[in-house]
Amino acid sequence: MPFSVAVAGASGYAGGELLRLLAAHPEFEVRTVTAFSNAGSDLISVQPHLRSLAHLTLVETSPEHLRGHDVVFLALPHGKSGEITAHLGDATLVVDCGADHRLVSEADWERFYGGEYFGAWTYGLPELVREGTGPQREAIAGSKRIAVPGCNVTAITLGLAPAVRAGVIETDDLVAVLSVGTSGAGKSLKPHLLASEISGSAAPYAVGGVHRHTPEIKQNLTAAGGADVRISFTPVLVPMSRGILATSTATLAEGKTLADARKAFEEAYGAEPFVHLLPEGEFPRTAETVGANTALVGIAVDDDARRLVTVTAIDNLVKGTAGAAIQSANLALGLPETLGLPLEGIAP
Ligand SMILES: NC(=O)C1=CN([C@@H]2O[C@H](COP(=O)(O)OP(=O)(O)OC[C@H]3O[C@@H](n4cnc5c(N)ncnc54)[C@H](OP(=O)(O)O)[C@@H]3O)[C@@H](O)[C@H]2O)C=CC1
Ligand SMILES: CC(=O)N[C@@H](CCC(=O)OP(=O)(O)O)C(=O)O
Repeated sequence: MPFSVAVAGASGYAGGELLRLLAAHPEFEVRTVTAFSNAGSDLISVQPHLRSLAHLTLVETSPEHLRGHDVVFLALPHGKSGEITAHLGDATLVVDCGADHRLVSEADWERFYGGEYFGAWTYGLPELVREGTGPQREAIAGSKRIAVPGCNVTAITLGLAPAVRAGVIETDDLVAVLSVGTSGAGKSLKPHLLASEISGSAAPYAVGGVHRHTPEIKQNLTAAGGADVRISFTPVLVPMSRGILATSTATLAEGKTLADARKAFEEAYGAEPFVHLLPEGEFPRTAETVGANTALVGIAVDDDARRLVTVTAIDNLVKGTAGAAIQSANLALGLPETLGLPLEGIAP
């Protein structure tokens, strides 16, 4: 018997990508899809690319509709997941794609999000290397409550954590600049995302340390062993629908070389199914990850600047959200971690 699944926020981008992947997953059967303004509509009228789920109708996002499933995926605006989970039973696996349960510090939540703090859940980045313990997947196995990372956070964390854990870089002057695709901003109408505003233009946002992902990045790199982690992070919206390209740089620790850095990344990712270190001198393009649950990492050393430079590409909707959610659900339920998740992208 497949696990019975509900997806809340099924009319949005993250919800739509969850459904695309779940439709091809052999152990999950989507029984319930919920929405807000689109409740009452046929799913196919809102997500016309999901033909095999055409029999489903979007219902209101309420505890009554979400209760009683084996697995509930939440792809709701920030603040909405916390409200609803209290009404779901402990037996249900709940995987939240929003931010409500990512931060362990209530003070950080207050500063960057505000509103009621709902507490941290098991963090859904299986490949996160942690100081003194195994990767985060060990914490996910058997968990009933999982918080999926922010997509920018995933790209930066995967590009820096192995070097932090191995002591290859200093952690008090990290810099990350990201090119990010428009789907990260969700499906609702926003004037700055109109085609005539964004086509042919690159636009920075949340400049100057104010992006709400900043404390989450620090949280991860501290877990990886970083002391006094400081990071200047600047996202730049670029005209592509999917993808994140994170260029992260850090001062090399005294005496460390590119060979030390490569060894750290090889040790961290050599056995990972979805995170791949590229050969020396090669760097990823976002196009190579579109539709796939992969993260591609290329690294170099800038000898003049004495800085490690890492470039990480992901599809924000797959490894950055829906793929990570399903990968974590697989682990939590004791299924093979890679089940139903594509390694192959779409090209061109
Ligand atoms: N897009 C991305 O790359 C990523 C998104 N996420 C997270 O996933 C979550 C969903 O994001 P995304 O899919 O992009 O957003 P969208 O705006 O595309 O979708 C939002 C979904 O939430 C529903 N919704 C809107 N308002 C409410 C409300 N007041 N109460 C309940 N439901 C509501 C919408 O329903 P309706 O359409 O019917 O109004 C829709 O189904 C967010 O928390 C986001 O941070 C995480 C990582 C990456
Ligand atoms: C282009 C764009 O706006 N991207 C979003 C990505 C948000 C995201 O996906 O993460 P959350 O789940 O934390 O919202 C941003 O940078 O805020």
